[in-house]
Amino acid sequence: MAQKTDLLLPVMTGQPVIPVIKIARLADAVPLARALARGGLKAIEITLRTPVALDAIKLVANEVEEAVTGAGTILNRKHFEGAVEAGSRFIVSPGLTPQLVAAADESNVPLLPGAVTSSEIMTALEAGYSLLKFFPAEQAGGAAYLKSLSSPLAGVRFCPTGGVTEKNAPTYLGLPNVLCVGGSWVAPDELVADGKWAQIEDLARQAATLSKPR
Ligand SMILES: O=C(O)C(=O)C[C@H](O)[C@H](O)COP(=O)(O)O
Repeated sequence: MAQKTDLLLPVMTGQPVIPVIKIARLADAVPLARALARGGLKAIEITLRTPVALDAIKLVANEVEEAVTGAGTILNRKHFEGAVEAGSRFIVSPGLTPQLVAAADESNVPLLPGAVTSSEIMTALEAGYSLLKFFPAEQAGGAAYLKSLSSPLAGVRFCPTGGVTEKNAPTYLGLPNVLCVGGSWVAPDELVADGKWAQIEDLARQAATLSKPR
């Protein structure tokens, strides 16, 4: 079995930034997803880092037609299956384990797993995974590190996430081995807590205009 790249590639190439969001209050999920989609960021990653995350995925998947709802912070089979059951259309993990590979093999929902070192990336390639999250991007070595992987590990394409901001995103997007970036800057906790949906829509719109030089 291999990565379902035909389902994952459109998510990674459809927009330059995938918002990584954390829902503390269930009632925020739908207006937040709508604001991001209005700004042009339809694919979103809802992290499983809060008690309401699975309910938030379910709500957004059911109620926000224009959104492509993904799940993040998927660490094991139980998370994977719960996120799929809730309606996730893609699954993101900070790493890759045999248990996750097995869960993904049994599912029609694509997995974007994380890798940092050459050995982790080669292990992912052996499992059939060439679209990877690079996490935590800034802390692990940033764009310079990622660029240096592009020759020996040609053929792998990344979504750097972790410490990526509106400022450094263009540098990542300029690399030959980067398709998109992930980041929480488009949905800051304070703006979500205050229900500032128009401001979030503006942040999304700015992020959506960042482009990969082609
Ligand atoms: O929970 C996960 O699986 C994650 O993906 C962690 C995220 O990468 C960061 O929360 C986003 O990083 P920042 O943009 O630096 O806030």
